[in-house]
Amino acid sequence: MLKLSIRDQRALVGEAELTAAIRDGVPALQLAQAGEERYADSQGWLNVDEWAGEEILANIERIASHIRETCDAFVLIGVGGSNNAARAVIEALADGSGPEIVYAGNTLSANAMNRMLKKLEGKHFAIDCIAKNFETLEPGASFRVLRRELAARYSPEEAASRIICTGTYGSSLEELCKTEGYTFVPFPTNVGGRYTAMTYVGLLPMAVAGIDIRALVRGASDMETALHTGAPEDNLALRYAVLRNLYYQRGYKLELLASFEPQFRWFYKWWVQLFAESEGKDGKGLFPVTAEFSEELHAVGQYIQDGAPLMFETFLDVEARQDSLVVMPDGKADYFDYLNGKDFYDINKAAFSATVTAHSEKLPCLIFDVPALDAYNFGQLFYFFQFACYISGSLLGIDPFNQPGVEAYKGWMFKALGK
Ligand SMILES: O=P(O)(O)OC[C@H]1O[C@H](O)[C@H](O)[C@@H](O)[C@@H]1O
Repeated sequence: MLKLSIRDQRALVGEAELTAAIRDGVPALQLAQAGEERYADSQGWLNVDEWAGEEILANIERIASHIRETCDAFVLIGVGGSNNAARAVIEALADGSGPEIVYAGNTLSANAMNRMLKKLEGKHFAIDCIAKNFETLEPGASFRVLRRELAARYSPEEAASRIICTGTYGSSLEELCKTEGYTFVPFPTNVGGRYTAMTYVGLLPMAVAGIDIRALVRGASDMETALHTGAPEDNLALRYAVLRNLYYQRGYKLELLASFEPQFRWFYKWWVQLFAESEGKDGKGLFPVTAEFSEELHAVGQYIQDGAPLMFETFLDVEARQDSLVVMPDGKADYFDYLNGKDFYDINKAAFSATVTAHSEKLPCLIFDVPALDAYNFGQLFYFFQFACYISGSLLGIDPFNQPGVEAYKGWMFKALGK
């Protein structure tokens, strides 16, 4: 199970203050546990079973295994919440046994689009257009390009059989599926994009890539149970939500999520969207940023240690020794003999401990102990951060489920494009 510890040599928030703030946060926890009427159209993720029950998982596995048998490549068309969770897990864990996963619908760059199409040359492929409202420009434009690509290569029936759409019931996307004979699976109307990891949106592409989605869902369910039971003072999501709000009140305006495992690279994107869209509103909110250590210690490390005190840091520290590579001597005088016989696992851990010691002299450091980097723990992390984000947003006094600010640029863009 995920654990949380604090390293802060200046003890910015004392034990008594934290205990009192957690006590004050109990009503927010209880509201989140019960679910709130005012957010009824956004809480389909609270009970993992609602969109990841047996029937749905079996259907996902059936569709995925057909794609795995008939395709060399699979194109995930989606942006933001319609892409980030699946990509986070696929890029971290996929073993390459399934079709190559290609991403589209997340860019308007002609260069990136052409590179994407190039990856499909000479390959049999299928596409999944994932779009909640099917008005977003990037997935809509990519879907059209890829439909034409399929039509150029296959008979109309074969092309249609290679198209899946993940859309809401009653949407124009569902209508298109009915008319054209594409496979349709539901994008939950009661789950916002960034909360859809454990629904068709996240799970279908993961299953195509060979991820153990049952383990992922089990991890999420176990986390759901843990966060919905037990004493509030032991509730990890409440503790984390309270801490980040206390730091915010003390003037820290950024939360830096960091890890020494580059496998988290795409998970960062998911996490950034979750917190940025959920909390950045009404002139408030911590700005979520990320850093991939140890590499970025040699870049932003300087700023973290000595720059303006803008941020506190949250680490994801993976406990399990899942890989091993020992540094052996080669008889050359390179002055790295102090590494002889040492495993990269231990070298990486030494760098992590040293970093926390140095950074915690200047800023508060929160450390999540992640037992292992596998599907089960990704499930735990998804549910944990979603639930914590809900509580954190409530403590901040904003609606954690809408994103009205995103519309501002869209109005101007659609005007420019003559929509
Ligand atoms: O699935 P879609 O409706 O295309 O939405 C994809 C994404 O784009 C929007 O602009 C929203 O800001 C995101 O919350 C959403 O996840």
